[in-house]
Amino acid sequence: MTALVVDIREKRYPAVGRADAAVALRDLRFEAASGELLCVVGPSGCGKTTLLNIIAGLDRDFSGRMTLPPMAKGRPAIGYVFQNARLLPWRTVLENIELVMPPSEGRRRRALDLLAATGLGDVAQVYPERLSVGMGRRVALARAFAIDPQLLLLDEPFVSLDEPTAQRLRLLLLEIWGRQPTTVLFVTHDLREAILLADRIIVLSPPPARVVASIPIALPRDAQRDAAAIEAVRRQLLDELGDSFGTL
Ligand SMILES: Nc1ncnc2c1ncn2[C@@H]1O[C@H](COP(=O)(O)OP(=O)(O)OP(=O)(O)O)[C@@H](O)[C@H]1O
Repeated sequence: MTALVVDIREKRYPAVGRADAAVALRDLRFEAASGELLCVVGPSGCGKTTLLNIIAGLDRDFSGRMTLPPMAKGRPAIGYVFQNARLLPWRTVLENIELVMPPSEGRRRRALDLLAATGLGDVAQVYPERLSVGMGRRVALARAFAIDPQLLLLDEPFVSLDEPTAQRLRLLLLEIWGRQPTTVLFVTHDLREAILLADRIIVLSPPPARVVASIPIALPRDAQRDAAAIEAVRRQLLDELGDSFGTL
């Protein structure tokens, strides 16, 4: 079943001050199937965040069409994990999670279960200022799954973390998603990260961004997605995509 249809004819940023008007996206079209983990990769500045903001409805100033999952009762259409965890500093970790959940008898239990699943059971009563950056991002992941969205958008959620922490969080994402499947759009400029996570990768061109490739990842999602297998797929993809994507 199709969960998302993106059909953007054009997204243009107007001229501001000395900056000229710029077309960020043009003729950018793709679909995501229900339950699919789709990674969106592209060079820095190509328009990935612009795309997510349009899908999230934060930016409506574009021409084209967007079809989102219909609202299911008690289940929001979209969750969004930003690069910055964006936790409320005056609320504890547990309160930050509970805040996004509709009131119910089981709310606290479910929030605590999610914190336990993300290895944060011990800091439930702690305020965000006491968390490391990696812990903050784990809370943001737990919070995103707490609302059980039909479509989860993640904008480079593990960027600028040290590699072991980023890898732990990628595996954590896969683990929670395995337990609580939802359609995921994961934006990254790291092709290795995309190959580890994705059912399918879509590759964006330099601006104005459009989809230049849609590549299913056939590796089984278990120990076989190890560094050597990922590197082999990455080299093959870069050969197919050509020199302009050498930095991915
Ligand atoms: N508010 C804005 N006003 C004008 N231009 C903008 C604005 N936001 C983004 N842009 C431009 O649109 C293009 C796409 O930006 P965007 O942030 O979506 O790219 P990105 O792929 O997410 O970048 P990065 O990989 O660096 O995070 C860039 O050229 C950027 O300069």
